[in-house]
Amino acid sequence: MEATIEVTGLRKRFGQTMALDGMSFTVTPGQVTGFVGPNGAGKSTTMRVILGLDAADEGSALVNGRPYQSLRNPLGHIGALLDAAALQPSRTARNHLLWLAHSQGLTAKRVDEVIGLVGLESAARRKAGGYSLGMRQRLGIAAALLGDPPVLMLDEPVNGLDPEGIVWIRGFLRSLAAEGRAVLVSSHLMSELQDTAGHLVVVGRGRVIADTSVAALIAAASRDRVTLRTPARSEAMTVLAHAGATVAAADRDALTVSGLAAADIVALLGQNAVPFSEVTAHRATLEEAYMDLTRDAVEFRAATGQETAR
Ligand SMILES: Nc1ncnc2c1ncn2[C@@H]1O[C@H](COP(=O)(O)OP(=O)(O)OP(=O)(O)O)[C@@H](O)[C@H]1O
Repeated sequence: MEATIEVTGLRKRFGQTMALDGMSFTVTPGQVTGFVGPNGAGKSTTMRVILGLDAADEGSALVNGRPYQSLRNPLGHIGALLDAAALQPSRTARNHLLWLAHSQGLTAKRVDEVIGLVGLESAARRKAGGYSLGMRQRLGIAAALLGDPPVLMLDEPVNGLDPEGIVWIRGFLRSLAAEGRAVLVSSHLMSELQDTAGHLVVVGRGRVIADTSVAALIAAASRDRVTLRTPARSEAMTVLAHAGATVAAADRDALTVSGLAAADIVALLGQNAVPFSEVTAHRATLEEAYMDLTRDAVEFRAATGQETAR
């Protein structure tokens, strides 16, 4: 069976809060899957349930077809980075990794390999307590890679990194996926996953809102809107509406047209001698597509600071 994470119908309540409300998705090998949603959407809780750190009220979470607790050699199945701050500050990075490795029957040679993979050679014998956030993230990723697992899961690994760290982590995650691993990466910002994830599981209020490729999400959000710039707005409106398009004024010399492809608009305007200076098919950004999807799912509204009704 191919290495994956399979989450089915997870429900989890914390007091009044329904943290997970039927969460279901599968992470497939060979690509980075972005796990994206607003704060409080249930991403960390899902990851904790996958690792057996929280128990779900209902549903199942499987790693390579089995519950995490029943894996005999868990580090060899899945590597996870949930909280880069969770380390012993007085221990050197290398000793931290040695301690983890020995607990799982892994060698010091493997420790030095993963230190090299994440580029921490020169700092490995320094105390982890003095590490920057970026270095802690690298150390957390090194720990996740110790058992050379086919599945990796990282909770907000980009959070707080400087631009150089962000570029490094994006490239590194892509290279891990290119080796055939299943990589699940969470973020509350779509922009952090742009250029990294090929597939997206978009979540809000404890459930999946969209499970789609990046390309399909952008295509759906772009729909068929075309911007037309013309000095003859009313003639253009008449011609295009007559051809069945929906036309709305955008600004003084611009119209937004839907229902006709850009090429058809150009042809119609030409046939009817309507002058124009620009016809642009609209391509939504990933951020716009994400905002569209999650508009109703944000836990707190910036404008009012009130929690939205659940
Ligand atoms: N231990 C807990 N006790 C009480 N409520 C919790 C607990 N853990 C999570 N929650 C609540 O469950 C909901 C989901 O939280 P979770 O941390 O999984 O979301 P998230 O998508 O990871 O958000 P963020 O991006 O802020 O980390 C939130 O409303 C959160 O306040």
